[in-house]
Amino acid sequence: MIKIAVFGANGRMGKVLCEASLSAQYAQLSTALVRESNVLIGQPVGPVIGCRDTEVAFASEKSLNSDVDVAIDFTLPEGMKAHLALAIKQRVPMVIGTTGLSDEEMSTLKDAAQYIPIVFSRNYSVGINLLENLVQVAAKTLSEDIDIEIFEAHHRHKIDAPSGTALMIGEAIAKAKGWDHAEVAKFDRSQDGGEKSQQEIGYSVMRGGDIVGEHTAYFAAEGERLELTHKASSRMTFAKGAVRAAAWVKDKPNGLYTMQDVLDLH
Ligand SMILES: NC(=O)C1=CN([C@@H]2O[C@H](COP(=O)(O)OP(=O)(O)OC[C@H]3O[C@@H](n4cnc5c(N)ncnc54)[C@H](OP(=O)(O)O)[C@@H]3O)[C@@H](O)[C@H]2O)C=CC1
Ligand SMILES: O=C(O)C1=N[C@H](C(=O)O)C[C@H](O)C1
Repeated sequence: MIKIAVFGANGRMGKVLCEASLSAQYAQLSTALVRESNVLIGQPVGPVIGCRDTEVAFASEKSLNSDVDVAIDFTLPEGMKAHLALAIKQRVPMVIGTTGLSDEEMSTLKDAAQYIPIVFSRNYSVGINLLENLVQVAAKTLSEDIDIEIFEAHHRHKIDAPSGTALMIGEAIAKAKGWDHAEVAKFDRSQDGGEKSQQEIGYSVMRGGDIVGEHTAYFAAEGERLELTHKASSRMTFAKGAVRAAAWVKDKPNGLYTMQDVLDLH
């Protein structure tokens, strides 16, 4: 039985991660962590997450200790950095799904992996991780006369854009093409004149309502167009993937791993 701590347990993903930890046969929710100032501290988790009976109550994130096997973080970049420091202090492995990380925050995460094993993925669904491989096949196969664009749609509360997943797909395509993603990523065309370059990955973003997460990679040529789409309709998809990653990373050596490693998709 793997003992899981969930950081940001009152968030949209945090609640579903608690539920997924409680319902997995091989896992248990050991502690549901929130910020030190949160009024939920001491309250039972069950009514808040709408889940079956559990003894677990919300606790301060500062109370993380080495009794837990793995800590899961789907919060915001600032929170993730603080949670990494707490996990390193207690030598607790981590599964991280927080997106919108800056280069500096990404290097903090990489440094942390010298001290604890960490799985980091911008999407924990099986479908997206398969899509990451499929777009690379498409990018290599459809090499002539192709325009590549990525579209993503999410709920109105999402803060970062484009989504971490859209960037993950774009980076995979750039790698398959032998391009530097930073050079070919096109986030804004409003100031451009002239035709688009074919050595370019264009991003477009929609925000609205309760969309859980949709991503399409377009490979458009003269006369045909390939569209590879993934639609997530439940946050439980991501949460189940994260709990699976937690079980996988528990006894791994220190280092940075991805969901591709967990799923053995390389
Ligand atoms: N990799 C994946 O598969 C997926 C990743 N995500 C990512 O997960 C993250 C969370 O998304 P979502 O649950 O919708 O967001 P929410 O806004 O619902 O939740 C954010 C949580 O993070 C906590 N938090 C924010 N800042 C801090 C901080 N500085 N210190 C401690 N805790 C903090 C919040 O606590 P408080 O309420 O106190 O502010 C809250 O519990 C996003 O980055 C999103 O992109 C989402 C889905 C799937
Ligand atoms: O914020 C979200 O909701 C999601 N974020 C992740 C991302 O930025 O790609 C994953 C998923 O699409 C949902």
